Amino acid sequence: MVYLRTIKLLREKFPEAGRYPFDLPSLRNLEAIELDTSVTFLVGENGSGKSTMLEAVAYQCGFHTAGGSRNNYYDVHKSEASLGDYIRLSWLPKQTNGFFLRAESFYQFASHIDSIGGSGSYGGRSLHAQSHGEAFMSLFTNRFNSKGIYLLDEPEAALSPKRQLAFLFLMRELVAEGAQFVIATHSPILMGFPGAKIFSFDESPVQEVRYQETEHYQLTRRFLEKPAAFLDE
Ligand SMILES: Nc1ncnc2c1ncn2[C@@H]1O[C@H](COP(=O)(O)OP(=O)(O)OP(=O)(O)O)[C@@H](O)[C@H]1O
Repeated sequence: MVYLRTIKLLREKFPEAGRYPFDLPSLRNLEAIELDTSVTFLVGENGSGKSTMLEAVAYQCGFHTAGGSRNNYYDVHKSEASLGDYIRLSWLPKQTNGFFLRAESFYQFASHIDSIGGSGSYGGRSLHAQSHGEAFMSLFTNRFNSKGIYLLDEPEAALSPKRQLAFLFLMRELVAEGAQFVIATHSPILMGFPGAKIFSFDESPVQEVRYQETEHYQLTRRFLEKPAAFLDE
């Protein structure tokens, strides 16, 4: 299901001076990103602006910008969502249920859940008592439900290849039940989700790219076919 349909940049509000985030090449001349599939991936080199965009969307969704949902008010320094006031989201229908996962501040999120005695909603065990990957999977299986918008920043960070595949199965179930995902990723496994749309932040402005055309796919494939030859090249 698609709830969030357009991320429009309010270019007329951009300040004149070329500074972060307005000077990111991926945002130059970008008018909007159109989302018309249940799963959308944001891909591109480190520093290309994926997190900046996802954080701005989370901010406009009203989610805690350090990770969480609308109901998570915890005392971790919120990220400033530098692009947050410079985008507009178009919804049809509007969806307020959902979650923003930030791999980098997941530890603080887990502490917050412990402090409010909320681990019952996460498989009954403190997220801290689970490995990083197990805690991620607990979050996905227990906390994500069908109707919602899920913004995930590098969810593969803690997941083995097998768990990444398990996550794809879970995502397929959730999508069938009406979930929407927008995911920033470097994982050639995750971005292979059938039917997903992929936007490359390596282009200026951001552009849609086919899975097989992504650098992630091509490099991984060439490497896996002949690791030694690849390194000798
Ligand atoms: N608060 C900030 N002030 C100034 N520059 C910033 C700030 N936050 C990020 N940047 C810079 O903006 C660029 C884009 O950062 P961003 O985190 O959006 O990239 P990314 O595509 O998500 O990268 P990665 O794949 O490494 O997570 C980077 O070069 C980063 O150093």
